[in-house]
Amino acid sequence: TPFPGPPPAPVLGNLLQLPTTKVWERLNEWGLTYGPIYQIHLFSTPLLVLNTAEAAREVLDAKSVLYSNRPLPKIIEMTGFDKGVVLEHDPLRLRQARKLLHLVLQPRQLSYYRAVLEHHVNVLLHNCLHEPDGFVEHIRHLTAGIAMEISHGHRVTSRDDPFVKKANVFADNFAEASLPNNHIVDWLPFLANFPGWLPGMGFKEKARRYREQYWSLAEEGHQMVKDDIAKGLARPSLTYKALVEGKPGEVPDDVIAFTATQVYTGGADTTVSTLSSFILFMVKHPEVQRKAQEEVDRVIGSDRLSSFADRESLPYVDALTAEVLRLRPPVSVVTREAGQDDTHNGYLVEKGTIILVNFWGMLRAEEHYPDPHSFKPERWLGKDHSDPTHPFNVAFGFGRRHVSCPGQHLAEELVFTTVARILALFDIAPIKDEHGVSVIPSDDSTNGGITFPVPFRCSIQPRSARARDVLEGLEHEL
Ligand code: HEM
Repeated sequence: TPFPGPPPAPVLGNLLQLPTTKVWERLNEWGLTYGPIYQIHLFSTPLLVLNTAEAAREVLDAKSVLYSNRPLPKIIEMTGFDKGVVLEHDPLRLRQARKLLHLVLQPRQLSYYRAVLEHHVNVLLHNCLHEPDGFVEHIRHLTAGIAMEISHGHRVTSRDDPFVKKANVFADNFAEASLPNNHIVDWLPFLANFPGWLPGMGFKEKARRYREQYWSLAEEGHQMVKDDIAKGLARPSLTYKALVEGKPGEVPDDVIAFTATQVYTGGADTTVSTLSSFILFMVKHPEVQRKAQEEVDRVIGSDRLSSFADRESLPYVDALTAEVLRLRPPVSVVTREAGQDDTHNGYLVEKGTIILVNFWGMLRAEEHYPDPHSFKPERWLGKDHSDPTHPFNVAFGFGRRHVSCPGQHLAEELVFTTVARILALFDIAPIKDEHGVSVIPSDDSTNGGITFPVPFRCSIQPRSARARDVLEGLEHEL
């Protein structure tokens, strides 16, 4: 017998019971009724929902060979976004792509980029001083700058950088094509012929445009590095290392070009999401902000800015970042596919079953996170990073070696450094309306493959005259 789950309707299955936005919330509610692993149907295709971290480890870690396949949604195939790494389903190309990522993202390699990272963080701080309302744009500029350095050795200085502009178009296209509520429909192959869901020619035209933009971006980036190499100007990057240090022809050029391009998809928006959520939580939880600022002041003082090496001596700041990631995991759900029939806990999982890994739900499991919807950094004080319930061990994915996030070390370093430096120098607060009353932003987040807080305004001001001097002194970073 298959896993139990909410009873499906004839023909449509559970389709009409799924909301069109934020499916993860409904998946989580069902988990409370049907348990940590349950099955739903869309039309005749079974989907297995993994709603706790334990369930994900039992299935995706312990049986990684059976469950590491990625489904190939029709629209993803049409746009060519499956070429690269994030949705690459060809095992050989995926292996090659992940090897390339490790050339730059392993902790040992990352230390090379530390100065680059701190430079871009300081640019963000300086930009927030002069144009606080544009904080989301500054965060985007930060993550784009770091991703471009790592993928192509491209130093982003101008906010109008044409390469970043094109990459943003691609990232938006990618997010749109992989929206989870389209996902479920798209990833059932026969639905590609279902006119009600995929409006005919308009849709095909869009896929063609996405494809063209993606391919030209990948080619342009690749050529840029080749030109830099020829001129002796290339800086160490994924593309440079693959071209110069790898054996010639070992990895096809298009694998290099698409993988480098997808560093941007994997790395830029996820971190934008986390840092924007951090700002939001600071607006809403002034007492947490004061506590974290007090820790930074006491431990680091005002003679220098903190860096990643300070993480252990700033446990409250570290706990704060963990709690942001728990309540606002940038990626709410990912999918896998069962490669063969399997029997799990006595239930049958048929080959071809789509696996929905519900990070959002698993990070709100009441048995691990009492009062799960509240923002409480203290829950992480004294908890080791190796704790299996720690958000750093959940929000970056499961499935040993094959499929979890290769950018985790970079993300942890970037998020910590940025958060600690912002706390040292700025006060973040609600804006006031015309009557002097604080305007508290909404808790809501957007729908999508990567979710963000819905746009909000807040006040970001230097904490003191001395903080202002430090920020002014960062001018030379620009
Ligand atoms: C807070 C920040 C981040 C979070 C929460 C996050 C989370 C994730 C998750 C959940 C996945 C999917 C894993 C799976 O399919 O099971 C993923 C994949 C990926 N991430 Fe991250 N990520 C973050 C930052 C980054 C950064 C900074 C980079 C690189 C610069 C990066 C690069 C990638 C890539 C390339 C993949 C695709 C890997 C593959 O599918 O084989 N990520 N990430």
